[in-house]
Amino acid sequence: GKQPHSEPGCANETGVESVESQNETGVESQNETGVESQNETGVESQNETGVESVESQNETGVESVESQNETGVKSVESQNETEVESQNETGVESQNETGVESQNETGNETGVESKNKTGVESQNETGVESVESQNETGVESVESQNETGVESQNETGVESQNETGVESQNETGVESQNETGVESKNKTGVESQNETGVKSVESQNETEQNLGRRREGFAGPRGLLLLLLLLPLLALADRPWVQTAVDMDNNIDYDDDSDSADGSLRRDEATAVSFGGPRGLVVAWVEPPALPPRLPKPASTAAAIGKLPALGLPPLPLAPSPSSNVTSESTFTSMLLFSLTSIMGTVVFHWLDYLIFALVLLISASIGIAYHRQRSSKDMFLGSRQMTLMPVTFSVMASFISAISILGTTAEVYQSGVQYIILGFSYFLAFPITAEVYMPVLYRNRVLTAQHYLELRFSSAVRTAASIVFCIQMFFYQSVVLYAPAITFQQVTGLSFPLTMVLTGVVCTFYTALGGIKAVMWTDLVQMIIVFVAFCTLVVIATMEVGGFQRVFEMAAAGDRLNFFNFNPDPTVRHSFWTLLFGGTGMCLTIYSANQAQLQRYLSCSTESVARRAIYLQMPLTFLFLCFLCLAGLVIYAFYSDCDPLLSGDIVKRDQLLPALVVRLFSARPGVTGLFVSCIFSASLSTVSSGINSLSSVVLEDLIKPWQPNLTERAAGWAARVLAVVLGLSTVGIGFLATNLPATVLQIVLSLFGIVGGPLLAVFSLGILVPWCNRYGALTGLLSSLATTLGFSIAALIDPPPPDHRVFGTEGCYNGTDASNYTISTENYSNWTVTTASLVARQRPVHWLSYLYYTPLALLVAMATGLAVSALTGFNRAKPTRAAPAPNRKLWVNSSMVIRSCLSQKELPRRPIAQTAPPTAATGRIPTRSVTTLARNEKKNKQPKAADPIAPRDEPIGVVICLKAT
Ligand SMILES: O=C(O)CCCC[C@@H]1SC[C@@H]2NC(=O)N[C@@H]21
Repeated sequence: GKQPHSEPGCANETGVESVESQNETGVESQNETGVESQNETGVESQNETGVESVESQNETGVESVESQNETGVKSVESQNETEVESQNETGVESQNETGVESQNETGNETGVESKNKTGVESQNETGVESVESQNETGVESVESQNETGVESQNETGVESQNETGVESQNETGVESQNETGVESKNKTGVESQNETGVKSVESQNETEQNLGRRREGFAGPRGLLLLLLLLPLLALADRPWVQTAVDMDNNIDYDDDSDSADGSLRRDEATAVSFGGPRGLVVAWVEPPALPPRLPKPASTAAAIGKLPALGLPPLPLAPSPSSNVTSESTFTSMLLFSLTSIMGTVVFHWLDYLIFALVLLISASIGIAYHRQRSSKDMFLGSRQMTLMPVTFSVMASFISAISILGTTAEVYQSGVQYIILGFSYFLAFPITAEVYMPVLYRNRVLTAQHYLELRFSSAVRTAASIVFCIQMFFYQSVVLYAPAITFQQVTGLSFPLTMVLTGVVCTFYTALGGIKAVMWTDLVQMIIVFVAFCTLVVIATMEVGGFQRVFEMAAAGDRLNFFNFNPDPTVRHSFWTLLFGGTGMCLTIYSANQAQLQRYLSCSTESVARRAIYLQMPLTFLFLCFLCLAGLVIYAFYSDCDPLLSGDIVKRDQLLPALVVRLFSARPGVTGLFVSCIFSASLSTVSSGINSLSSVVLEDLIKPWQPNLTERAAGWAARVLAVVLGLSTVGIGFLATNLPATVLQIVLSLFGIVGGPLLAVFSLGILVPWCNRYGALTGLLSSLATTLGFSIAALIDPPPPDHRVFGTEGCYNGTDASNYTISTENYSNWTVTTASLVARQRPVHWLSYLYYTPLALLVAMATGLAVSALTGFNRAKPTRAAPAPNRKLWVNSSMVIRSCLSQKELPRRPIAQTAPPTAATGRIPTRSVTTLARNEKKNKQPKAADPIAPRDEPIGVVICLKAT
């Protein structure tokens, strides 16, 4: 290993860190006299001056924390200058940005306790305690306290050490606290606290701070914003993935004799490479503890979590050394594996896995080749409007189910329980609204892109503004979509992170550029079937491996993961029944009603009815898939309920939970991991290809063509291809920046849909639902809602809400080589949700608004500002025309339920739409011809030729939603 180590004798940047703790008498754990900790390697954590202790309070003092229970109450605490304080001369310190917490004197007795996002916590009656963790050698020592207060080092006696003599703090961080309170937390999140409740986090060395801050402080919308804000800088700055490669190379230095006598990987290195995730992938990589394979859980562990029998799982297979692979295979395979090994670092894939994976790649590429004859931009973007039900159905489904949903949803359920399934209920609101309200308006106006409608309805300025906003949204979305499978691949196959990103990007750029949307939709169909079948099969097998459905649900119940309904109406609760249902509906509408990638699919249908049926058909399938995702999350929990893999260092991001489980369960079974990787890869390919195609369509149709109206169809077809290549490869480039996003990919992306997609939905809604809104109102609505959602997310970035996940298990994590060395008691960790309401010292501020409510917020703001500005500028005086379609007046006239949209055929004249080119293409202006004039003119128009696939049938001008009461 060439990872940074702490040097002997110093505690500080190099990573050693020493926690300390003090008690009433002021002791603390490191001081001049000396605590010190060292392990075999002689490292020791403090120096004479006593260590070090970081601390992080701000001027006002402390910090505040909090915690919350199921009801959403959260207990905060906080101290001010007078109270604070956890540091004294010798000492330590406390909280950090991640929000931890600390209590002051007044809080002690009341028993506060602390939970943080990462979760673990422990406490004993007397209080001292210190967890501690691993050192360089990978040993880890937990420690624990008993009533009399064991513990970990200092004069007063605290101290903790393990067999190897390591002491309580090291890079991975520990923490400790006593009655008076210090406490500390590290990257892995362990923290401890005692009855009196004090706790304070303390911080680790630089790298830990980075990681912790990113993981906790920049979660969700904050992570996204961070990316947005840092983008220009990151583009210029040192790129972390370069460092990653270097780090990995260093660790996979097969020829380095220092690694092992035979040149093979050392055991801890192999573990880190295979399961530790992309080293250096996050800027703040901290050497993961090299845990030995887990042994069967001890009976006591099973008993602690509900008297369930121990599993007796096979030990974690280590990544084989290259040499062992080579000798065990045939010559050809050996050569192949050897070359793959040199690229990939470590091979845990069987040849069967490669075969399955190669087949998936081949299928996608050949569909692209089969459809290479697309000529015009309409072929490329709308499939000549000839698409049929099956490809459209699966493509609508596939376009926004990527590795993000698969990895993110499973991680979400593992962390916070199964309540996320309520999001599925929102499908039954959002999809009918899409099918009956939004889709028909766009379809009937035969627009080329979704934003084209905005020009027809409002103005070219609104179209351009919305197009730019859409491009920003999709660029960032695509980058995360590319990033998600890369972390999986790195974990499962050892395939290097940059290589995976490039491979995914290049493959889908290839077939998208070649075959346009037809290729994209047909590959979507194939890929979605692969995803569905592979994932569901995998979940069922994994469930059996873990002990069956009953066991999974029992474990989930014991771990408080069967929390279906949380009716807390507080809008700042991240996930509740209401945020998931109504916020989820808004979020789904941004995807399915106002996103070019989806609208393009509706527009490519041969008839409106095909589009509608496709939306309804994919609804139960998408819901079913969500159920499987949630079940997979519970299976992960059942497997890891006794030892959270992030806390143990097996993974570095929660998104790696599912891949880690697959490796644990199936790496010895040829074919299964191949199936899983193909599933993740297919899900990502289908989404990225849809994204690339929709981005090129918007750039070409909405941003280039208005300036180049004379572009021939053939030239436009080539431009579409070139754009697909350029945009596809740029997405790969931006994808590398996503490596800096530490929150779960799902929350980042759903936040993005709210922050950026919400305002887009709002402007479409103004056009379709608000007849009085004019172009000024629309532009104002778009920009003001965007400013609002951005403002909320920036505020949440600066002052993040507290974490709300459930307790993670640690009692099964052990250090050492035998199962008897379990030292953390489950009891200490099971009390996470107990909080005292009286300790809630802080009202939840409005900017902690659930990220799922960003879309409803955008709608509200856009409606209010859009209408106000429209009123000030004379409302919308334009009559409905082809170029300026009528909004749905009846929606407001008739307050009955919207059942379905229909054309108000009596009111509007009919004429062949295809023959009336949007005047805006030539003039850039909105025509204001009256309906009467158009009706007169239309009689002179010829009917379109039957052979022209693009030419529509006679259709009425404009669209009016017809409200029918049930
Ligand atoms: O997977 C992604 O790329 C992004 C997340 C998109 C979430 C939507 S919500 C409806 C549908 N169901 C899912 O499970 N994911 C998508």
